[in-house]
Amino acid sequence: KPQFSTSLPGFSLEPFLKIGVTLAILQSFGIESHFGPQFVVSIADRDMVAQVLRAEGRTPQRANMESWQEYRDLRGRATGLISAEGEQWLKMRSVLRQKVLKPKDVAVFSEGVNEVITDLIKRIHTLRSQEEDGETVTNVNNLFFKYSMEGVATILYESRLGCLENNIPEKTVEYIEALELMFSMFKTTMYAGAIPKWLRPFIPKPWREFCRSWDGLFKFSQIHVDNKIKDIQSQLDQGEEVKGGLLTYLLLSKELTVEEIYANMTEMLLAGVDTTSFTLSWATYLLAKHPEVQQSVYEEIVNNLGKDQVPTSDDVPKLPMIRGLLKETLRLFPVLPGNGRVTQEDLVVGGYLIPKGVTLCHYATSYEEENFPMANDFRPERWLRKDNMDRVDNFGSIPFGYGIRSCIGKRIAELEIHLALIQLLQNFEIKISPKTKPVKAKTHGLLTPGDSINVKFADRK
Ligand code: HEM
Repeated sequence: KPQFSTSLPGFSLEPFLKIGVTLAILQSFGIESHFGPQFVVSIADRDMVAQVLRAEGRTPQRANMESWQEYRDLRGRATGLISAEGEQWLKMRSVLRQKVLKPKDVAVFSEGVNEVITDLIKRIHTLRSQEEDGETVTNVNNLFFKYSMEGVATILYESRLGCLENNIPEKTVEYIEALELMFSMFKTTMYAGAIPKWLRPFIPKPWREFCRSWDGLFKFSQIHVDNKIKDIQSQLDQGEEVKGGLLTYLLLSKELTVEEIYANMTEMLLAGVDTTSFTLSWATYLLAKHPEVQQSVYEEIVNNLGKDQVPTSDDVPKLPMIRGLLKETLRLFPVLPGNGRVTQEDLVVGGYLIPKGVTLCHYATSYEEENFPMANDFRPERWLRKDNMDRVDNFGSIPFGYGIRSCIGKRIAELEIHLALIQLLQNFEIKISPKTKPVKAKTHGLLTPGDSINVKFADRK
């Protein structure tokens, strides 16, 4: 019965480990475990991760999605990109990838995202004025949750929710509360699928909550999609030319059914809020803790963009430190610390026969000294080497996954995070405050800040 322990902050594999791990697999960083009834081999060695991902066919299959599928069958709902498999997934991926997968596709969202950032900055002014020192903002996690939700909704629904307003409209308050509840319930209920069906009559709560949170998520998206359908119809009725973004395109092109659009909007909203907000929270925390790094990122902004110029996506390539900052934040705190695959065939990896279920533990991989010297240190400049910056095939850190089934929202997330960080640094010096506590990461499916992050946003002189 081998023991396994890791010094990664807040990360422990022990609960997942089971007796029967073979020594050979353990020696090569692969670990056998069970997720409920499922048998899984975990791989963290960079070259083996690369081998698994490079062997993927045309429709890679994500592991542990049975409970998502079961909910959709129960309610007669369609699957979205995260939960779909096979040809159904390929069809939707081909439609959506044309609209959001390249930096130039998302460049059109810069203006909308910048409007949300203006509100974010106003909100920071309001929040810090409520503190004694006039500078500290407590629980930036909550602030960035609202920013991320507003940002992604602007892109997905082409409408504003008002999450960052001082007096949030009552209806939006209900939505935010419902969504916060749903996201928090979702985390605790994501293991619903790990509980065998025969146990549900005895432990009914996780499955019931799981369905309830999905009901809420679908309802929320449906309201916004239906509003857009009404808008488009009234424009058509008045003989106007209909122009719009992603949702308008999807509704007009009819490449996806309306049910598929509901499902994809629901799953993209789910995938696009916590991921972006945790990453921004960590980036802010790391900048406050490392003023020397912050100074060099700030100087790069001032020298290449100026103190006041509002950035667009075209400016980001001029600011390699901002890109390095995001990459380094995600290396240290990848929101999805692991990633499951059901491989199409049994694979021989590193000389061992690996059966179909595989978990790729990129959180562990990204702390390997061999891949990243002084791996525990926060060093955005390590990404400045030209060969490092754009190498998605550098399997040492793949926070967005790799290949045809990787994150479809990567460019959206980058846009929202890069533009927000640039403007935050143009406006504020982010500093530790007496209220800043040491914050470790914790995992419950996602890797999240284990405590509230409190930092000062001091005016730039
Ligand atoms: C920092 C932010 C984000 C991170 C770190 C992240 C990470 C990931 C990862 C690791 C995957 C799994 C990839 C794989 O299986 O190989 C994924 C999938 C996905 N992400 Fe993201 N994500 C982020 C933001 C977003 C945003 C903003 C959206 C939507 C607007 C989004 C939508 C999706 C979708 C739909 C999938 C499923 C893709 C498919 O199966 O074809 N993500 N993401």
